[in-house]
Amino acid sequence: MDEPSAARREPEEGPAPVIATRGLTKRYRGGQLAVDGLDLTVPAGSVFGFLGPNGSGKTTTIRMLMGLIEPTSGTARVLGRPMPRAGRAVLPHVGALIEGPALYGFLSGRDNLLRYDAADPTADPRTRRARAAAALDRVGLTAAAGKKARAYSLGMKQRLGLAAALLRPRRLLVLDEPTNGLDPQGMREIRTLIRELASDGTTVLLSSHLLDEIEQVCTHAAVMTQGRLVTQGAVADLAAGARGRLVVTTPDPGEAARVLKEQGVADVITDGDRVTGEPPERDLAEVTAALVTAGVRVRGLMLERASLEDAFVALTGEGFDVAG
Ligand SMILES: Nc1ncnc2c1ncn2[C@@H]1O[C@H](COP(=O)(O)OP(=O)(O)OP(=O)(O)O)[C@@H](O)[C@H]1O
Repeated sequence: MDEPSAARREPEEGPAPVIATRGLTKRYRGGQLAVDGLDLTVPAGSVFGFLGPNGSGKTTTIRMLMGLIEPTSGTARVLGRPMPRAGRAVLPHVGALIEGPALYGFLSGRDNLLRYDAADPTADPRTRRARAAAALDRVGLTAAAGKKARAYSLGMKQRLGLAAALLRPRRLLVLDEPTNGLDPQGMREIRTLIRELASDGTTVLLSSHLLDEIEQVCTHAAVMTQGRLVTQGAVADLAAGARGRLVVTTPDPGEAARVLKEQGVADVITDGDRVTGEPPERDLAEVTAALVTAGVRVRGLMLERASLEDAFVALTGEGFDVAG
């Protein structure tokens, strides 16, 4: 394994990362270790999926990155500057949508945006309406701009939250579970929007517990479990790095599992008449022969293609809650 060194930058790494944390750790007052020694690197221009089951520490990490809470130890740099210390300089370049947008239901979408804009001391009031109109247009809410926010669907509310994050040009967008609670159509709309934003060169950090979401929109990903980073890198490499599963279908699963283990198959899991495991180094013909010699009745033996999900489950040792 290549140990990344702080002192040495590989030539292929390109421009400085937009987010870089070293040993970032958060222990809450109650003693809960929510984030444990995180070394996260988000390359410039990436759509970076921050993936992990509920409670794995994603929101806590994002809150530290945004300077909303202090780390217990370690460092976080955003746009090359230390957080939370450089918050005043950094945050104007960062649009964030964390835990759903805070909206006034009795105000129209447009008026909500005007309020957001007015809360930004650096925003010129003379161009406020134009900024709000442009942001509404960006997220496809122009037609609904005069409608009260409480009449918006959840997807429209999320889009309005994104519009608020887009009131000024941003170098980084941080979106915490932006599709949470949305129906498939709403999810598609948000994903399309994220792709559009990224195509302009904005770096996007997108937290999600949905694997297919990451696979669909992200160029890079990091996987968290129980406060620790399991892996990070280009999505294509993560999926390619995972090996498929060997799947044996048999009416004799117990005996098959035993033989597979003997044959050097790791992580053998029995589920009904399906016995799966990591494909061994040796020729599958030998594995098949061993099964047959042991009297295992084999209905099928195949290699299933690895999905990103396989990679992540293999890495985290746990399944993903995909209930949305
Ligand atoms: N304010 C807090 N005080 C104490 N513990 C907390 C606090 N916020 C979060 N935690 C705990 O820290 C751990 C990580 O939570 P966090 O919200 O960062 O995870 P997450 O990956 O974002 O999950 P989710 O998607 O459910 O928000 C959890 O065990 C959670 O219960």
